[in-house]
Amino acid sequence: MKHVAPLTDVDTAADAAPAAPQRIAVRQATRSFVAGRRAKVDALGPLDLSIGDAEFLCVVGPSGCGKSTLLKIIAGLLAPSSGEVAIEVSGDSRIPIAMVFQDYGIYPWKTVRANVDLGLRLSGRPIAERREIVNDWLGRLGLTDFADAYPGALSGGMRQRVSIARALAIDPEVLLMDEPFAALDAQLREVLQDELLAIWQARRRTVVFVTHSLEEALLLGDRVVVMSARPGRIIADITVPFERPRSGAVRTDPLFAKLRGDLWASLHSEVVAQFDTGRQK
Ligand SMILES: Nc1ncnc2c1ncn2[C@@H]1O[C@H](COP(=O)(O)OP(=O)(O)OP(=O)(O)O)[C@@H](O)[C@H]1O
Repeated sequence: MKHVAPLTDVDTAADAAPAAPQRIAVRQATRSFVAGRRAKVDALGPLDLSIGDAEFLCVVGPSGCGKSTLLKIIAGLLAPSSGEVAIEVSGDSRIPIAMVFQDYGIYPWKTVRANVDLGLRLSGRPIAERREIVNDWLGRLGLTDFADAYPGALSGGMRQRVSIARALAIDPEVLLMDEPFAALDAQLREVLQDELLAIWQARRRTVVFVTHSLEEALLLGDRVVVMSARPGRIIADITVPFERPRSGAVRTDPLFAKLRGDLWASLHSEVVAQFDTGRQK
């Protein structure tokens, strides 16, 4: 695995901080699928990855390299074909892990309010407390006026906000986010990136965030890992040197552009390789 070190002319908070205790350990994980009459597809690995407690890890990689597969394996929604995943959770909450899916994963027959309340209800909180938390998240994500609407009446971006609100409302110890902002327009995406930064800085949960946007990864992450073409492995791992609390202003820092260039240098050949593999099929 290539390690891309942060630039030496930057005094990084990450350099000074003691290593965080490990929260998630993925060891030699692989995953294969049999898709219809096609031969076996090796989607992932072998992949090793350690994620520290309260770390915000961003994962980038070419389309189809196994990012969602990795996230689902961490979430326990998919079993690895080989290898293992260990997650430390406190045992204090009934739902320690929440996931925001690419395709929203919300229930069309439930109102916005009921969707956001779902995890809270399952976690057994009293109704008055749930109502307060739901109202808070509806407000933060600009959904208050749509609380009683059904998802069918919402735009894609609004549905995704419902999905994000539902995951954040339960205040999980580990938050897994699969391209949560991909369907949003550029302006709303920036607003929600800034909101997520503020939320994370206030609560410091462990986050694994998959994105195609290198800018988004550098803005949000403590670390960015780059995955290879399928079967996805980690080929680069960079520590993001921007201090916390961080704001959207880092987007204009010259170092931001430099790091984006470094990430793209790692990723470019993998995107081409993944594209060529797809073309040969
Ligand atoms: N349930 C499944 N059955 C068969 N093949 C699958 C299944 N899930 C994923 N795959 C295959 O595994 C590979 C990795 O898929 P995955 O969705 O994890 O990639 P990804 O990196 O998240 O892609 P994208 O960035 O386009 O969302 C792909 O070739 C995909 O077709």
